[in-house]
Amino acid sequence: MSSNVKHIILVMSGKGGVGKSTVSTQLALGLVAKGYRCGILDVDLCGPSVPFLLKLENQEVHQCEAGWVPVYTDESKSLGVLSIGFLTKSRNDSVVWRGPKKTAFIKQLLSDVFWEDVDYLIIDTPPGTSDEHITVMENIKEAPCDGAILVTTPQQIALDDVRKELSFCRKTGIPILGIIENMSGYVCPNCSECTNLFSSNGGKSLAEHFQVPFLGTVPIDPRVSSETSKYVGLTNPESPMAISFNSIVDRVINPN
Ligand SMILES: Nc1ncnc2c1ncn2[C@@H]1O[C@H](COP(=O)(O)OP(=O)(O)OP(=O)(O)O)[C@@H](O)[C@H]1O
Ligand code: SF4
Repeated sequence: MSSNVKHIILVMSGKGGVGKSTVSTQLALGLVAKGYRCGILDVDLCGPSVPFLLKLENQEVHQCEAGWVPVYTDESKSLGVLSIGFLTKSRNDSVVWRGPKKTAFIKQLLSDVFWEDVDYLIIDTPPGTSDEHITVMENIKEAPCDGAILVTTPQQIALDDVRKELSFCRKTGIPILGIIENMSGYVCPNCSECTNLFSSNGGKSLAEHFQVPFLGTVPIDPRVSSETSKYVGLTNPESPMAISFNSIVDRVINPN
């Protein structure tokens, strides 16, 4: 890992589709909005969605003497992204690799990217707990890893899967920065009333039970899909989603 990275945060989820990549990108954009320089390393080899979410599809990764150069979202280089999505032909191309090839590639992603003075590097990991996670954990031991954020949704099955993530983090010695409950209630686009579609407070109860921080809830907001390339806190500052993310970003910057 490049010595220019000050903080590393892993974003994990027990199952796919709960919004892990959305949280990773919004977190990075939120940190950038507060003046930090960030990077996102998308190691979700089978479903790299960060280039799509940041509208960076079809960009190419270049190499310099120091390693792979991330794709930057703007000229000021405040947010750099490295994802296998830049190396496959299309978003729908699947990576069919055996374990050793995946492990070698992840090691390369962790060691060969030239990050330029990054305050926060967000690592978007695959869903579940897999060999890829073990490879990441083993290869950031010497790096300044703050810990993992676990993303879940309110449904019982997603909450059950988060228990496995918690136990995985504890076994591998990764500190848990906290739990985020995404898609927690639906915000009506007309009157902004938030309706809980599933059970509520599951993420918070889980955090209390395991004595880890609860970072907050994020509601379902239909506008997020079309606006994810921008920080919701800047596009709709009054929206419930923006309010949620602003306080989550603050808790990540000031964990105590
Ligand atoms: N709070 C939200 N409100 C509305 N849509 C959301 C929200 N969070 C995520 N989504 C949408 O849900 C879909 C899945 O989100 P995302 O890709 O972030 O999940 P993921 O957990 O990273 O999935 P995978 O691990 O399978 O890649 C996306 O279309 C995203 O725009
Ligand atoms: S939440 Fe309010 S605006 Fe939205 S559908 Fe219900 S009553 Fe109508």
